[in-house]
Amino acid sequence: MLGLPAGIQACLFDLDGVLTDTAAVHAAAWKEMFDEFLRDYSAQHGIAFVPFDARAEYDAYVDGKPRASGVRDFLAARHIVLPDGSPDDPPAAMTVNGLGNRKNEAVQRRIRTDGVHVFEGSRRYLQAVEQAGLRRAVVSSSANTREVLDVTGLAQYVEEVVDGVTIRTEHLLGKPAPDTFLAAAARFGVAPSAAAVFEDALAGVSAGRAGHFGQVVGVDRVGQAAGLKAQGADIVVRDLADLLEDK
Ligand SMILES: O=P(O)(O)OC[C@H]1O[C@@H](O)[C@H](O)[C@@H](O)[C@@H]1O
Repeated sequence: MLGLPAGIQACLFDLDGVLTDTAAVHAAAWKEMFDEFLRDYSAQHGIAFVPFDARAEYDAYVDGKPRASGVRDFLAARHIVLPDGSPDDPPAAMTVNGLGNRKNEAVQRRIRTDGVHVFEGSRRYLQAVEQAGLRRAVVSSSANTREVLDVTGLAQYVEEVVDGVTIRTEHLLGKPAPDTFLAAAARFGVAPSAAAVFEDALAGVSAGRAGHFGQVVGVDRVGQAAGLKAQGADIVVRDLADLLEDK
């Protein structure tokens, strides 16, 4: 009925791009921040300005990872090294954390002015999972997870949240490490083999595979089904409603 193997007791959902259409919001905010930074950096260093590719570079280096890892991994791909700085660096600081905070201002402005779109198939799937009596957690790298769950009304379906704030306070490794998903399963007292992971990001699917979860469902919103499969997704769907029998 839920399109999952027998024995699954808990569902661990990524947020951005799986439940809500916020992966696109994040990608746009990253582009706004990185393009501004790259324009300044290339002028200062006398090199050509090459804009951030909000599809290829976002998917490969940023999507699904904690904020600072996204900054660091993208800069490394462009052979740019900045000091880490500290989490409370101002948005104008030329540090990994400063750039991350600048991006966070952009993402929060977009969430608050444009609102957040919930994928209707995901809302229906969450309701079906609840009715079937399975446990439900959201596992996201985003420190904005609680705000998004609140403004969309999705919070009512979710029993546990492991997010960007949890990563900081509990010193967890972010995706592609499996630790955030493992922490969510542990909160339910459910073995990884009895939990399903739902992910749209390459780093997130890798995390699900590395944690040996019972089922890793890749959610392909942007035409990267082959990449999700290559990272180890057991199945790939275009929408969570595709898993429901009565679509
Ligand atoms: O900057 P935030 O809101 O803490 O989110 C961190 C990351 O969270 C992930 O869920 C998104 O896929 C990324 O795009 C985002 O960068």
